[in-house]
Amino acid sequence: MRLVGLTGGIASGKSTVSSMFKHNHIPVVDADIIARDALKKNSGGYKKVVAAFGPDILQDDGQVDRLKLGRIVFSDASKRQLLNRLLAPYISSGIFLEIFKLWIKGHKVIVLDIPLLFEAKMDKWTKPIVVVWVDPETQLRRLMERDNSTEEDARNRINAQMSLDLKKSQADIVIDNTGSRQDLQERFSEVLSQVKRPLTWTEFWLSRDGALSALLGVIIGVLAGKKLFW
Ligand SMILES: CC(C)(COP(=O)(O)OP(=O)(O)OC[C@H]1O[C@@H](n2cnc3c(N)ncnc32)[C@H](O)[C@@H]1O)[C@@H](O)C(=O)NCCC(=O)NCCS
Ligand SMILES: Nc1ncnc2c1ncn2[C@@H]1O[C@H](COP(=O)(O)OP(=O)(O)OP(=O)(O)O)[C@@H](O)[C@H]1O
Repeated sequence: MRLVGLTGGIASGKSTVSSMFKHNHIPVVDADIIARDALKKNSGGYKKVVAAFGPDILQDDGQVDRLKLGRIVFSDASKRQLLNRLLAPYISSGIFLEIFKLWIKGHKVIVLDIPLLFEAKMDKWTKPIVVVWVDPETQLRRLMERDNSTEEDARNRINAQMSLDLKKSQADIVIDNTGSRQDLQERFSEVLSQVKRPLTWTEFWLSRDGALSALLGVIIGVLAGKKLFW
């Protein structure tokens, strides 16, 4: 099994690249969706976060007001670390469960779209690591446009993450998404062929089919050994 790490900065284009993988029938585990589930009303993560941040972060319907919580944590590093610490076990177990479900189905290449791949030290589980990079001005502009946010809010969110240039320096594959969508599509086609190259032996043994082949080999070996000795 090949676990491809897909990361980058906020609004650098990870979800756009994720959709391209999905269109090419490569499954994607989306950490943002898992993190959202971890904060749903009455879930384990919800209870811990409400206990730590207080009922002020709730909407009238009892759900977490994500905009409000976002304003708090993206302007205060210690509160952000607290939120990360409370949700991390739910997010990592959610990611593991999704990978397991895809492994059982026999998928050999799985993309993990994890914005905080490096920050959460999950990069050691993924190879290759694809970083979607954009220049800082484009990132700020796209973020403000997409979220309809103020420059201050957008800058706070960008500054809450490890620098995009540092992520770029630790990547196996860089997708520069500063250009047009057409440019991105062209670069993606090159990346897709790299990601889909044949599995290495290690990756094969880690896949469901590889594990089943190994198990079958052991069973045959044991049976053959018994026949030889009896
Ligand atoms: C603070 C929250 C409620 C804000 O919700 P909101 O709907 O406004 O944003 P959303 O969840 O869609 O995240 C948008 C982007 O923000 C960035 N981001 C999210 N959480 C963090 C964080 N803790 N630190 C740095 N960047 C973050 C990511 O690039 C993400 O793609 C939410 O982001 C959250 O619960 N964050 C903590 C969980 C987490 O770490 N998520 C990232 C998954 S690895
Ligand atoms: N090449 C491009 N040209 C123009 N707009 C783009 C391009 N790539 C992405 N966008 C737009 O930029 C915004 C950010 O992209 P996207 O949502 O994919 O980023 P992201 O990295 O997934 O963000 P987040 O970290 O918040 O999840 C979106 O509005 C998207 O439609």
